[in-house]
Amino acid sequence: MEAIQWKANSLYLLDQTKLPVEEVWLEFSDYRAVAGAIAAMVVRGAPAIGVSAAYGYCLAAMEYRSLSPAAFQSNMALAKGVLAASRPTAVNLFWALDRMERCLSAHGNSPDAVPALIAQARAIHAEDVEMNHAIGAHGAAVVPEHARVLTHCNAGSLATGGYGTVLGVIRSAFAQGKVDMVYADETRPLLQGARLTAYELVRDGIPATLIADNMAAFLMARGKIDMVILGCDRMAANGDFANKIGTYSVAVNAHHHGIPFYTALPSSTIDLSIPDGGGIPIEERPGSEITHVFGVQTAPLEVGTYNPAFDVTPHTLLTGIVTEKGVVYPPFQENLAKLFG
Ligand SMILES: CSC[C@H]1O[C@H](OP(=O)(O)O)[C@H](O)[C@@H]1O
Repeated sequence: MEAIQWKANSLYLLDQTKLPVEEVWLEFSDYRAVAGAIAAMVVRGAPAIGVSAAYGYCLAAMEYRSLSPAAFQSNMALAKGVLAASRPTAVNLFWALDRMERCLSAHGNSPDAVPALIAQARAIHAEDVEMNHAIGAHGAAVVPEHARVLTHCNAGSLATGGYGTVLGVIRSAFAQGKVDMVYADETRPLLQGARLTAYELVRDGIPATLIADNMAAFLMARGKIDMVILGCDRMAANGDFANKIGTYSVAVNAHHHGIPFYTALPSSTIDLSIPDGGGIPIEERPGSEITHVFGVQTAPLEVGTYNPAFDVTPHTLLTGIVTEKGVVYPPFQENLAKLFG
């Protein structure tokens, strides 16, 4: 399964707001529309956002290639800003755009750099898939036999360039016969778990049970969960990390019940420039996502709302960090610096 395709110099995105009911592919030839698609979560998930923005940067270069070198360069800087403003938390967005900008600079900031930029974006896409398979292999090693795994939100093929981080681990462990059940939190308010993770697991024939977010602790209390593994949108230098809202609650409950708690992420999600989780920008989204469920009103419009898209989990609640270079254990700051510094 894939959510992103580059074909005939256009970007195609699977519209994830329509899943699981409809599989609708949208074509993009304007980088502004790509930024809008990221903001509207047509495409979402930290690595997928980075890959999409890289292709959006190519669309900008194609739009501006007939300008003078000076005008081309200034408009490309503006385009990078438009793409970077789409969502604030996933560091992959900025990591990918910086790589694209360095590629352009390495080619003299010239309008002739379009083919090189497309090659760079394709490389970012392919590298992400390779990293996910490596994450899957390293992560499968920490999955116990007959594992009953809890996950939150979606960190699968739909959140990445393909194969997935968390679902990459689950796919690899399932292929080794080690997964008996995956419990997927529906993940309010936008239901990425119900709509996307359940969709991916069912398509792959991996046993899945969908639960409401408020049921996870009771499953843990009844001894039904052997490990938790979930995604990451930005990890600070000390291992504190931002992930979908609700992650912190899952972490606290897992800690209380002595259940191993992992996050899985590629190195493009690690931000060593931020010392701890306090420095991670947390996106706040419209209150209508709380007062409505996909257009159906479920609360009075006059009520106040609070809708952070992510929360921050302290590294002290982590058992390990599954990366493409291996599983990182405490002391996280020291070991992350050794592997990624
Ligand atoms: C592999 S990153 C997946 C990560 O991104 C999700 O957030 P969103 O759906 O808002 O982009 C969620 O935090 C997942 O864990």
